[in-house]
Amino acid sequence: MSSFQAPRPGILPAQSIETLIATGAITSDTSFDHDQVQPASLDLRLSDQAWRVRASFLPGRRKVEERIADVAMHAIEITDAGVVLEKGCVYIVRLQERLKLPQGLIARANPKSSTGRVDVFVRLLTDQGASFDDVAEGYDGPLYMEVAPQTFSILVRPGTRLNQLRLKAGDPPKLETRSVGVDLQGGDIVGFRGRRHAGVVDLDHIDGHDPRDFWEPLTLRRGELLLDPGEFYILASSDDVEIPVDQAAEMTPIDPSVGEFRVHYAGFFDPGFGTDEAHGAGSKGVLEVRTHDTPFLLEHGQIVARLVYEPLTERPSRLYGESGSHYQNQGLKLSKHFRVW
Ligand SMILES: O=c1ccn([C@H]2C[C@H](O)[C@@H](COP(=O)(O)OP(=O)(O)OP(=O)(O)O)O2)c(=O)[nH]1
Repeated sequence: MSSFQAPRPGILPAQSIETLIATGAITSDTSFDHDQVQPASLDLRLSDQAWRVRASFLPGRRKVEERIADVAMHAIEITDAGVVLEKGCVYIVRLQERLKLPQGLIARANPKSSTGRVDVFVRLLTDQGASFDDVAEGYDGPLYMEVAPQTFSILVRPGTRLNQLRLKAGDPPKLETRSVGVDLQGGDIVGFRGRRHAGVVDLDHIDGHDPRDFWEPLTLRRGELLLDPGEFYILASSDDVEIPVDQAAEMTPIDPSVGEFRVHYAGFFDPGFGTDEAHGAGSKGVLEVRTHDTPFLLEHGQIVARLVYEPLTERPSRLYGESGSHYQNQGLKLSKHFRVW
C-alpha cells in the first residue's frame, strides 16, 4: 500500500485532495464536479441507491450492505426528478465517492453547513467502521451516509451534496480553542425557529424558498431568549469568527453541565473564513441549536460552543469565499436554500 508524505501533520488543502483524485485514492461513479473540492475538504455526493431503514446502526465487523439486509424496510432509487426523504425517518444512501486511502492518512466527515442549517442529521458510514464519520487509515471501500431529516422533509437527487470529507495527515496538534458566545443584540430579529409542518426543502434549489414558510423570527423578551425543548433554532455568534488561511476549525458542543442544550450538526470552518485576505472580515458563525428535555433561557454572550483550530499541511490553493461560497461575510443567515428574510 502506498504511503502519503505531508510537509507537516495537518488537514489536507485543496491541491493535495486533487492529487489524491489524480492518483486514484479517491474515485467516483461519475466525474467529479468542478467545484467539489473545497479549500480543505471534498463534498460527497449521493448516488441513486438508498434504503429506508428501521433504525440507525454501525456495521460492526461487517460490511454496511450486509447490515442493511437486516434493517432495511425497502430500497429506494433516487431519480433525477428527485425523491423526498421524510422528516422523522432514517435512510442510508450510498455515496458516489469511494476511497483507497494511503497509509498516513485518515479522514473525517461532517455535515455541510447548509445541511445543518436545515436540521438534517447526517453521518458517514464505512464497511467495518467502528464509529460514525471517521474513516480509518488505509480504508479501501465504499462510503455510505445515514440521513435523518428532523424538522423539514427534503428533496434530493443523485449528486446532491449533504456532507464533506476532510483528510488528515499524521496527528495534527490542536492549536487553540476559543469559546463562542451567542448574539442576542444584533438586531430586532435575534434568531429563527423552524416551523413544524412546513413544506419540503429542495436541497438543490438555491434561493428557491420563501423563508417565512419555514421559519419563525425570534425577538427578545426581557433580554432573554427561551429555548423550547424539541425545537430547532438558528442563532449567530456574538463575536466575529476568523480562521487563518493555513488553519481550519471545528465547532464542538460545550460540556452539557453548563446547559441542557446543544449546538450541533455542522461545525467545520474553512481556511480564510472571516479574514480580510479572503474579503470576509466581519463574518459571524451561525449556530444550530436544540435543547434537550427542559426549556432553557439564553442570555446575550452566553458561551454555547467552542472552536478548535487545527493546522493545514500547507496553505490551500484557494480560500473560502474565492469562488461561489454562500456564507462569507454572513450575519444571522439561514441556509442558502432560502431567500433573504
Ligand atoms: O456550524 C457552522 C459551520 C460552518 N459555518 C460557516 C463556516 C464555513 O466555512 C462556512 C461554509 O461551510 P460549508 O462549506 O460546510 O458550507 P456549504 O453548505 O458547503 O456552503 P458553501 O456553498 O458556501 O460551500 O459556513 C457556520 O457559520 N456554522
